Amino acid sequence: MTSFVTGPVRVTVPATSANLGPGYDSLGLALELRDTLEAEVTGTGLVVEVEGEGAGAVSLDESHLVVRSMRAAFELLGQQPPGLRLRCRNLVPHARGLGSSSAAIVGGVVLARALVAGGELLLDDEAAFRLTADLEGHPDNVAPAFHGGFVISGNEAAPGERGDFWAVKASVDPRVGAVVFIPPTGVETKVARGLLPDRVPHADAAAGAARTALLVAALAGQPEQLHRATRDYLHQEYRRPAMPDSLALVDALRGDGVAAVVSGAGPTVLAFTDGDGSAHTHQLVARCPDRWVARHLAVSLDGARVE
Ligand SMILES: Nc1ncnc2c1ncn2[C@@H]1O[C@H](COP(=O)(O)OP(=O)(O)O)[C@@H](O)[C@H]1O
Ligand SMILES: N[C@@H](CCOP(=O)(O)O)C(=O)O
Repeated sequence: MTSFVTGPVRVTVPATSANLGPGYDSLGLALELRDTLEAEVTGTGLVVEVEGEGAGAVSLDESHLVVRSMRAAFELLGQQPPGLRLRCRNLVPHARGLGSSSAAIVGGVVLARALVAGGELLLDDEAAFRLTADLEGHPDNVAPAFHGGFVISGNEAAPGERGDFWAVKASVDPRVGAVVFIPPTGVETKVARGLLPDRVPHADAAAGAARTALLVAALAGQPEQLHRATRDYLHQEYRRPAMPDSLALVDALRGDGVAAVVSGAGPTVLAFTDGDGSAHTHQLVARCPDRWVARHLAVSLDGARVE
């Protein structure tokens, strides 16, 4: 019989940038910008409060993404609570390619587990991570949101078949950071995924494999290789029609030698910094288009944290 802990539990969960150029659906990096979720088991009903990003836009009922993720985790943990109060203070912008939906899913699953006495024994990290990836549908954002840092992820099954998702944390050079350029309007990830073809030329896949492998080495300790390593052949160009200004910024920055990519499914643009000093970061931030927001973010070595 499941028993719930008394009093509120708080979880923070980081933003993430997936793909990082060539690592479509397989590479992701946690960034130090966090949503804070607080929940408490109550006697009856559901109360959801949202502040910050998504306030006034997301639903406040059972269809809320954090609530749905908590429900899925409670199901695996063996029992739904009689009532629930949830408070979200969101800093991760929605539909911008910074992993807000993964933050909501990972935060919800980790929160539900922390609300159950002995939850980590009933749902271990492996099972909890798999649940988050199943809910999101692809593993590359939930993996760093869950584990922190730089994570390589994939699925045991052949493409198009259902299998277990896996994730392996890889090292990231402490000099590596990022400037993100966030546009004023978003593009839903499912729309950006709908622009991709079913098949790509074999030569593009081979070129992408070389860059992806190089990116793992570049992030681990050869940041001078980041520009070469972040060249993508699998998704960015296909998405240009939905985010022409983002691709124009990527082109301009890359033309000037900056390792710039579309963050996740876009439309945010991420430019890697490699410890060249704050002058370099200031110069990058100065490239921010009108009405966009530029932020310098450190890599978050921690994933979701129960606080
Ligand atoms: N913290 C949240 N709480 C509730 N719903 C959320 C939250 N974050 C994201 N969502 C839902 O997910 C959508 C954005 O997801 P998605 O299109 O995958 O973009 P992103 O790149 O930000 O993950 C939002 O429009 C909203 O419906
Ligand atoms: N690999 C996915 C990543 C989506 O990331 P998000 O932050 O935009 O949700 C894709 O490229 O579709």
